[in-house]
Amino acid sequence: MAILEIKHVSKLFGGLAANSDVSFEMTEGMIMGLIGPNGAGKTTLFNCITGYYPPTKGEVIFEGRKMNGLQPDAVCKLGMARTWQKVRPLAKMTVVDNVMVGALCRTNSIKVAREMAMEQIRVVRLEHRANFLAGGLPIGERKKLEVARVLATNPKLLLLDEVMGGLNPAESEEIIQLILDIKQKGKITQMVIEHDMKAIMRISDRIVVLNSGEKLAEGEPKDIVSNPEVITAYLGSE
Ligand SMILES: Nc1ncnc2c1ncn2[C@@H]1O[C@H](COP(=O)(O)OP(=O)(O)OP(=O)(O)O)[C@@H](O)[C@H]1O
Repeated sequence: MAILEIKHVSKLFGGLAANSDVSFEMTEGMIMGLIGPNGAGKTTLFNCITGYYPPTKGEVIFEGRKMNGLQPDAVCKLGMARTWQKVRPLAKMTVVDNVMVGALCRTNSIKVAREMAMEQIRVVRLEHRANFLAGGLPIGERKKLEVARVLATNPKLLLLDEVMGGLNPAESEEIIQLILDIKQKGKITQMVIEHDMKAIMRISDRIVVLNSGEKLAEGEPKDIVSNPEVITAYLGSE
């Protein structure tokens, strides 16, 4: 069974179609890459999937259940969690307290939330920063904190919005390994927006390409890189 079905999703902002009749499915455990030029509609689609915007048309179906109209907190409780392109941790709180905010979606116990948070802080390898103020972290560690925070919500589907943006090659490699480790554990399905083509080719089982709000192509990475329409719309414009 598909864990996520996107059925003819459109999102209009006035006269602008940020998403236009987008459809695809994701199976459990896979990594779906979502690519496209700037302004193609990738983040808007994340927003429609996770309840930040209601789609103007179409349906988002998660584990067989229609999600349209549910608020982000309800969507999160059902098992979807997303990161934000612009990372904004709670700057005056420590790293562990930031991650606990995610864990508190699953438990009312501060003690349990702290344990859950520390577990995810270890997964992203930020133990040495656990008691630092989040506002003082460099960008690479902020991105890891963002991932720990969403992992602490215990998601079934993780949506990562440019988690490698602004990172140096070594930091990007750490995030790639983290995404692949999450996949290997087999419990979490992932959708990843990323501009780094080499990274997206390495991690994705399948890729959806958006262009001007529409789905331009979908397929395995090797087919996407050799698709002439994709090369013209996206790779050619690099
Ligand atoms: N809240 C909004 N109100 C009006 N227009 C919006 C809104 N959010 C996004 N848009 C527009 O919708 C289009 C798609 O934007 P979106 O951020 O989804 O693209 P993207 O593919 O994520 O781009 P990028 O790679 O630059 O992050 C753009 O033209 C953008 O200006």
